[in-house]
Amino acid sequence: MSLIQVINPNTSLAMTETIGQAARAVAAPGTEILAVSPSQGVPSIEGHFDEAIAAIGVLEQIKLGRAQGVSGHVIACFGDPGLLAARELASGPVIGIAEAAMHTATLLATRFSIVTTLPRTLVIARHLLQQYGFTHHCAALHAIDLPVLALEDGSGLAQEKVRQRCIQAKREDGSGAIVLGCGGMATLAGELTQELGLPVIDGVSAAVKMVESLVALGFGTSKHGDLAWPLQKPLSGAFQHLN
Ligand SMILES: O=C(O)C[C@H]1NC(=O)NC1=O
Repeated sequence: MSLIQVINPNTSLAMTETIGQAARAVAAPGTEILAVSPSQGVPSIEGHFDEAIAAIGVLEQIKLGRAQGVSGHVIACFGDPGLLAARELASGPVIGIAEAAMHTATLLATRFSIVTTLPRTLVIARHLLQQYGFTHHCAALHAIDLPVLALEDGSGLAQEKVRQRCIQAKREDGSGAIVLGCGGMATLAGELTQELGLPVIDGVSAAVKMVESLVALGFGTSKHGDLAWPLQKPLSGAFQHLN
């Protein structure tokens, strides 16, 4: 049995449940999913400030996951907050849902579109496209212009806006695939793939399968070079628990 920790970096437990549901839906029979979120932090991640706060919570959870013997980790926020810092702290693989979804899209189509929440977070997705080398694979980025937690308000409005934007992206972008740009959209991908007749990719499920594959291949995060364990130094104050 292997244990994969799926971290919702925001503190909204309803979204952690949504993310855990998507992860469990694709987990292999021998995989147990541990869906977690930080004990403190930000209820939704909608900009650079939120990402900085969330990254500390990610590191806290990585450390806890290691102590629980998890075989790998998923960072289930489309900004992949704290990804490289988390890799320094982890021995198993650490996969962000944005990188997982983007990699998956490039294996299925020559160009993909992204549908996310607020317009102000589009720049974060653009930075990740550049960082991961996918700028030329992404045909367009769309925002439904609703806050992240609208996905958890039970009205269905955000889900319908995601659906409409995906239909528009298929019609206008010339993309062969669509990436859902929020952990809270994770459970929408299957139905949208069926309805639209093209791959609509959720990064949570993609990341879970990538972690499973890397673990099955016997790989963990490289500890040679810049992702080696953090240099030992006395962390103080609010960061003592990360020592
Ligand atoms: O950037 C976004 O819009 C989505 C991102 N924010 C969040 O709280 N979880 C996420 O996946």
